[in-house]
Amino acid sequence: MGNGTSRLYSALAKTLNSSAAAQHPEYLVTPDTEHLEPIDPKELLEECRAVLHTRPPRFQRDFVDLRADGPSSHPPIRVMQWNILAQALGEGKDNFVQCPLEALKWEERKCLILEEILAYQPDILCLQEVDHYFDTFHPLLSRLGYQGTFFPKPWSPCLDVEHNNGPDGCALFFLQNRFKLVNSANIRLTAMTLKTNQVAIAQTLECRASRRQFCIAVTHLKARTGWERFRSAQGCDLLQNLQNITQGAKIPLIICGDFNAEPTEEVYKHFASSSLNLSSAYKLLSADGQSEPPYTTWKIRTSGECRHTLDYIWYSRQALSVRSALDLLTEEQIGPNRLPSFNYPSDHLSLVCDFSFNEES
Ligand SMILES: NC(=O)C1=CN([C@@H]2O[C@H](COP(=O)(O)OP(=O)(O)OC[C@H]3O[C@@H](n4cnc5c(N)ncnc54)[C@H](OP(=O)(O)O)[C@@H]3O)[C@@H](O)[C@H]2O)C=CC1
Ligand SMILES: [Mg+2]
Repeated sequence: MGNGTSRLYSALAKTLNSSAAAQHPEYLVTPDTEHLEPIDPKELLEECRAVLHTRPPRFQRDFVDLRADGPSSHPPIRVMQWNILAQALGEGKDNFVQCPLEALKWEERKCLILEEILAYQPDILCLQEVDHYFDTFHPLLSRLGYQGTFFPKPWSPCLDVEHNNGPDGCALFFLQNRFKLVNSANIRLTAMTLKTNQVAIAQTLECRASRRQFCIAVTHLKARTGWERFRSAQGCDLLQNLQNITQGAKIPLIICGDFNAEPTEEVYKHFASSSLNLSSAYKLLSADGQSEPPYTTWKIRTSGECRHTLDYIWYSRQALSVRSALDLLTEEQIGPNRLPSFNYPSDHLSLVCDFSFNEES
């Protein structure tokens, strides 16, 4: 083992353990990570693979080329959307009856999550159900060059779980060498004027290469059946906020989220027909370009099999084009026990797209 590797072992080990974070509310303050030295992504990936050596290998997923035009003058913007599954919910609330608790052990599961992020190296990372921001993702991703923001749910269900690691929430990371932060808003969503337990983060970024600005948002809407109207109201509130932030759709927009809503739901229809002129990127993977994927989450609970399309990447269709999208896992890869599993860390699949700006008219 070379020097680089042992340095990284200490990088992974240096992340606080769960019980320490739960006893002290460190998650309420942003730690000072300025003094931490950068990590080489390749070395961290090797490190994660070493921790995971007893597990089955990662699934292979390919990018599908969706380009309609020629090469663009600037590198694409790679965006990853992912509900990573809160550790406290996975172990204490979700009831994934076909997933052994051993597969959910944080010290290994965090390496599976990091491996997925490092494999695709997104420029922007939009996460939901993050309950290890301050002890894991913020310190490690900062050292990989990302600037991060976390907005916890006001009454996170994680807090009901014994030995929890603090509240879960949305997190947004972007590569500092590619973008400059222009504006940032943490939004507590309302439904019919009432404050809710769901949140969003919206940031305006400027591309350092092209000097073009765009807005990126991440959200996680209310879960469960029976809450369709509530989700719809939360979606309307988010759209209203984004209208204001984008100055009435003047600034191009990308919205990533676990909407907890199938495409048949009202909230989906609000987004598809909004005056913000949004399209859903993953529809482009279908043969006719009009259908969402058959699933973005697939798990087995006590109530039975739950296979749903709930996660989306919306984008301003006039200003942006999807150059490629990462294909989903096949049913065969997911396997009979579904997700999460020993080789995939969440019940939701990551969605990854490469965007480029259209020529300005
Ligand atoms: N202390 C207080 O005063 C209050 C406490 N609370 C707590 O918050 C909780 C509700 O929070 P809220 O944010 O509205 O919750 P949601 O209904 O949005 O669900 C929270 C999480 O549960 C997961 N989930 C969805 N379906 C199921 C299922 N069938 N079984 C287990 N988990 C599921 C969701 O995952 P996914 O999105 O992946 O489907 C989601 O991350 C309450 O249960 C309570 O614990 C709430 C208000 C006040
Ligand atoms: Mg969940």
